[in-house]
Amino acid sequence: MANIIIFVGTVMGTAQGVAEAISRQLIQDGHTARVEMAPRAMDLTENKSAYWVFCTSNTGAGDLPDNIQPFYDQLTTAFPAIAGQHYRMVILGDSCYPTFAEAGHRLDAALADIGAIRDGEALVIDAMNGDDPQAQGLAWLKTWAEEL
Ligand SMILES: Cc1cc2nc3c(=O)[nH]c(=O)nc-3n(C[C@H](O)[C@H](O)[C@H](O)COP(=O)(O)O)c2cc1C
Repeated sequence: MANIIIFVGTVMGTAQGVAEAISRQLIQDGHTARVEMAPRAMDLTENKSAYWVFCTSNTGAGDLPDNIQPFYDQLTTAFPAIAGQHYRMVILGDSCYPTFAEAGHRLDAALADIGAIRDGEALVIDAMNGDDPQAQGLAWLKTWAEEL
């Protein structure tokens, strides 16, 4: 059984809802899981044995939410030693914005720049398509949960 930490970036709580739905399902499946609403680079270096999931929305014009921006700043200035660590990525956005999902992709790129390895494609949840974000997150989880 695995230990999963889901790092959240959110303004209005949608990404938090997706993260909590995924966390609940993982716990139901027998794993240990928790949602981190105030991510810090230290959470990564201190939890290298955990499996990491990032779940962030976009705000402004392709910006990260305020609660995860300091984490991004730490990644890109302090370069925590996380090379070779695996993670998965969920990005919530809205394709009516020209900056669709850009901040999430920027966070993904920052992790890759310091050597972390994304497993699979990022799940991009588009508010425009109207499907329930939590249901989309849970369907995505099903595609890889058995690998844990
Ligand atoms: C003020 C505002 C700005 C936004 N800017 C973007 C953006 O630049 N790119 C994007 O893909 N989505 C953008 N969105 C859409 C949100 O990312 C999307 O609705 C998401 O589901 C919100 O998740 P949250 O409740 O976790 O913050 C914006 C939404 C708001 C309200």
